[in-house]
Amino acid sequence: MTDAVLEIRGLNVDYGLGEDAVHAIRDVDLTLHRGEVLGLAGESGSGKSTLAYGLTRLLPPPGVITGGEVLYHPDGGDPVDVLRMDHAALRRFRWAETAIVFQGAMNSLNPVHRISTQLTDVIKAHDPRGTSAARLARARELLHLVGISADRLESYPHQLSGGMRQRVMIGMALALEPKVVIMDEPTTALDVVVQRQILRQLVELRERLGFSVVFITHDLSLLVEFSDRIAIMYGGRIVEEAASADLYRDPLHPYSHGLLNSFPALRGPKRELTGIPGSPPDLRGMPSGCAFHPRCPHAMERCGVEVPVLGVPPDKSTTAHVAVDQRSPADRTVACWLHPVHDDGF
Ligand SMILES: Nc1ncnc2c1ncn2[C@@H]1O[C@H](COP(=O)(O)OP(=O)(O)OP(=O)(O)O)[C@@H](O)[C@H]1O
Repeated sequence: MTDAVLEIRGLNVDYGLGEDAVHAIRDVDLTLHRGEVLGLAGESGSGKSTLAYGLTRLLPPPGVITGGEVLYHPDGGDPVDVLRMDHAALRRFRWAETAIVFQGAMNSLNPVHRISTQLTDVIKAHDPRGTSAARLARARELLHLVGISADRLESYPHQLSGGMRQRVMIGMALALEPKVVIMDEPTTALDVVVQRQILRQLVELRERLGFSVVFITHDLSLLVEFSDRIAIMYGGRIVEEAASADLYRDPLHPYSHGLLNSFPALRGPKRELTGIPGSPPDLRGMPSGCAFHPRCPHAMERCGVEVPVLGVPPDKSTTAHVAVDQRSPADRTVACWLHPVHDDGF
């Protein structure tokens, strides 16, 4: 697709080496389109954070990328594979092109420095030529962007609420006008009302500033509300991907269905909360076939034998082309034997 900003192709990530390795990410294909909010959901341990760390090459050891590519499409430039960038290019990519807000980020502000210092340090690290007055003006502007009044610039982190600290982190992430913002459970530690305020503001900023967002959470109801598209992960694989409204209205994978029924929705028709029986798979002893089959109410014999291919079911395609790099954001994909797909060779 020409409007892709990030294309993950065949990504595989292991923890550990050799026989002891566990496969945390398996053959993940995922496209982030320009200007969209892509939500990534799945229970704890499904591989969401590993995917985020992997695609930015920030995997802590013993994490190893064992295959695949992550193509970044700069504005007007040729795509570059993040996994093959040299150190200098990677450093620039990480802040200037992509910014990341990780779990518990609000606790990573330095307690002994004022907010102004922490914001201007980020700006200075990437543009040492600017004046300190210009940097301070930019810091003020960033706080304003995330809804904090400029008189908080001289505060220390402990003088701000959790929600404000998280907003500061988001402001810091936006400091260099990145094209892609990755957020891993950025608001989980906050109460529901503050979470929603922050996310609403982020979506509004995305429209104004034109960046794309990968938003990771286990709370699917949040994603339904704030994302354009949603990818569902299970046991290190993407098992379904669809526009939020389609996924909410008509989840195809029984796991997506179970996840949707595990969280109360704020809007729309009420669903009965049933949850999903059983627990997520242990990566050291993954079930054969579809990893979800032991918990699946619709499991058939085939499900315990063959891994279903992720693809566009024939009745859900908007185009004749369903190959991975020709899909439209409106296409939906699923990996489930209830919805067999034509193997398109990708
Ligand atoms: N350092 C590590 N060594 C071995 N296995 C790991 C390591 N870090 C993560 N894993 C395993 O990789 C799998 C994916 O973990 P990951 O943190 O990416 O999942 P997640 O979906 O982000 O979960 P959460 O929502 O709890 O953060 C898990 O099964 C986890 O046990």
